[in-house]
Amino acid sequence: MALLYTSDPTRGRIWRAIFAAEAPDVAFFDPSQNYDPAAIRYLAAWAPSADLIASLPNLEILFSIGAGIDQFDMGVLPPHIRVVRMIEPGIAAGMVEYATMAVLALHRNLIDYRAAQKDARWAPIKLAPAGERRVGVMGLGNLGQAVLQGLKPFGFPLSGWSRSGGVIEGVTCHAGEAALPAFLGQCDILICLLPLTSETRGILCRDNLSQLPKGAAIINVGRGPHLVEHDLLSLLDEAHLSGAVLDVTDPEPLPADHPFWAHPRIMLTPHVASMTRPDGAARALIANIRRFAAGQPMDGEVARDRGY
Ligand SMILES: O=C(O)C(=O)CO
Repeated sequence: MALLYTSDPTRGRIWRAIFAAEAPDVAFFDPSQNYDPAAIRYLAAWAPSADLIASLPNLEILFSIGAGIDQFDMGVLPPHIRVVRMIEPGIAAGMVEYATMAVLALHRNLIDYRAAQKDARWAPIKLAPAGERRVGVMGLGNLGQAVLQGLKPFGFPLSGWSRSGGVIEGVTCHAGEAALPAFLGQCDILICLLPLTSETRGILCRDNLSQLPKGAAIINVGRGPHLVEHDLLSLLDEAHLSGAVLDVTDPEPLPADHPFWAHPRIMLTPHVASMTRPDGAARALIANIRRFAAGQPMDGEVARDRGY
């Protein structure tokens, strides 16, 4: 039983040490070593090439080293290979930190104060209580739920939306396309944490964003292609939206001449909201290998036809 790990070598050393200590029965290889391709049953990778996949005749599971799996080319992955996204506590902790920071920055008018500081302008804005700032999360998976839990102590009225909905204590949950307008109509701050699929690509478009209340702001921590850039720019320029915090763009890195860089109402970060932590990831992967061996469902297994 062998695993091939093809990501960052420095982090790979931590993975290797954890596998040696906690799963010595799983041989751990990286591409710098000689390995028998026929022995590899598990591949842990970010975006494996078609050639690599084709070289592993007995591959059973492709584990993403990140939360997303949209970077995989499903077309080159034989249908019997199972796909698992990474669910580990470090990714969720990072996302909670970032989303909380972004919500608070928008709630406390940081975009305006940044501009005022540039002009040496002392311009206080009346404080809105958190109880009057409605925050909604699109995507109620592991990360969406963690972000909602993290926001609870501030007292924002919270809501969530996803294809299939959910029940989260203290959160008004909406399910499916028909419920989207009602959900959007009551989000002063909208956070996108959806997986990127053919159904969610472009979901942050004029039709949907214009249903947010006037003056609302958005946070995109999903994927760049969720957002229709031109629609965001025009809704900001028309003052229907008051701001955007974007951690993801399309493409990445964002070209230096892209209008997002200089837009006064956009705050940009370079896809750093959260990052897989190697110790948590190695342990999450070992736990999934054990579940798989015991015939149990794996945590984060993707329904390949659904794309998440
Ligand atoms: O984990 C992911 O999918 C990422 O976006 C990495 O930052």
